[in-house]
Amino acid sequence: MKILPTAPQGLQGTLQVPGDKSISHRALMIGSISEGETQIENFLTGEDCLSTLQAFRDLGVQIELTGTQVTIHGVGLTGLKAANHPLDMGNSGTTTRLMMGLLAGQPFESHLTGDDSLQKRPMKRVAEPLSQFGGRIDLSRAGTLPATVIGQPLHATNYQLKVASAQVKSALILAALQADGPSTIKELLPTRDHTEIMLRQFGAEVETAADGLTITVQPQPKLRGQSVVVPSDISSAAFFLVAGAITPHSAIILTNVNLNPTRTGILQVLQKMQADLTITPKPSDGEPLGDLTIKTSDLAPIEIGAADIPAVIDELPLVALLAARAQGQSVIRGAEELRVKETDRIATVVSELRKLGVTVEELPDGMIIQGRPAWDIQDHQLDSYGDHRLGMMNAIAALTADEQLTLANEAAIRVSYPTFFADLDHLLGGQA
Ligand SMILES: O=C(O)C1=C[C@@H](OP(=O)(O)O)[C@@H](O)[C@H](O)C1
Ligand SMILES: C=C(OP(=O)(O)O)C(=O)O
Repeated sequence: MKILPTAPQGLQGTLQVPGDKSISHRALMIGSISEGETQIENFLTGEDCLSTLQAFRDLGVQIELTGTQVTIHGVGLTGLKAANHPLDMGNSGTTTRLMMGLLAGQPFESHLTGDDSLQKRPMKRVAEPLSQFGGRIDLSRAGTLPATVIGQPLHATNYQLKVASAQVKSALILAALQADGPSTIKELLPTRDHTEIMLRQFGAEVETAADGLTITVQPQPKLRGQSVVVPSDISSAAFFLVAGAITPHSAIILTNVNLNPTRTGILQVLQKMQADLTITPKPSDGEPLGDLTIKTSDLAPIEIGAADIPAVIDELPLVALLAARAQGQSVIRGAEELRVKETDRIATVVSELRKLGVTVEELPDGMIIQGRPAWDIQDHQLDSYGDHRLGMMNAIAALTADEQLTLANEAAIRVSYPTFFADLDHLLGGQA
């Protein structure tokens, strides 16, 4: 259990948060199936990315990790070797689903397992479309891990996604790379496109049509190892953007943050809520990036719906926290995907906000939140429930408490942000 710090004098300073989780996973995967060496700088050493790293070592890829620098000795699209034990996906949905797509076309069998939370998450959403490519994935009766991926020759397919999910899309792209002709994958709504961007950098032909939804993948590319600099993770920066906005006397600069438009929903939310936010784009020849300045803000309420969700999916707990400190009623709808994350993030966010005295109504696909100027603590023990993003949301909420709050199951934060409390301390500048 962790005693959470408060910030009576606000948060100040400049911070570069760690590398992006989604991009770190993809750099490991695409580097491993490329020929020659790939160098990754500013790699995220969160537990999720370490699960991906270990899985590729288990599949016979030599990978060195020193600090946040990774060297991969790529084995090419046909060089992976069967592991002699089940691959442990840990807590990581991204690792599991993307690897299912990649392993579906490999000439061997793989067994995938994960922690208790991951074993509850839906995997049919990947297994079903992969079967259209000729893939074979056996899941538990509930459609979850443990899974057996029985590698098969894959066929070119045109597939319309049934869920707005970058993980499912990316799994199908990785399968399509191994198919016997060009495939087309059509999304419901645009989702993060890091897989497409990185595959192009490594030499694959992956085209996104003008509609922003239709992706054509040419098979059997010769991927060439590259040098990748991972930008800072906007999903991690978001905790301090929200902290800066809701904590009195704050002014924070977050540098080199990834500003890929499929990820910047939290910036639009902050702008719509009239937060004091300045976005300064920086030149970049890869993923867009920039610096973000946030200051203590008077927040207006917000309403967001289904079309807004993909670009802010992992920040929705923070949107709820912003709403809890805005002047008036906010509504989040169309966010039923939250129910199948590390926890049911609608239920867990509602539970934690109620401990702070917030009036919040739970909806099947979101919540209605009544903003308030200060917390009215009902329960001093907050809980991550084993969900990294819930743990960090609670730590940010506690900054403005005038009583001491604690956090149970704080270790979950290491999944995506191992240095979170050290970075928070830096911005607290020695306050208790
Ligand atoms: O592709 C990715 O890296 C991710 C996609 C999202 O999941 P879904 O594809 O399930 O929406 C997101 O919630 C997750 O944290 C990372
Ligand atoms: C949902 C998340 O990750 P994953 O699906 O990879 O477990 C997340 O990081 O919030």
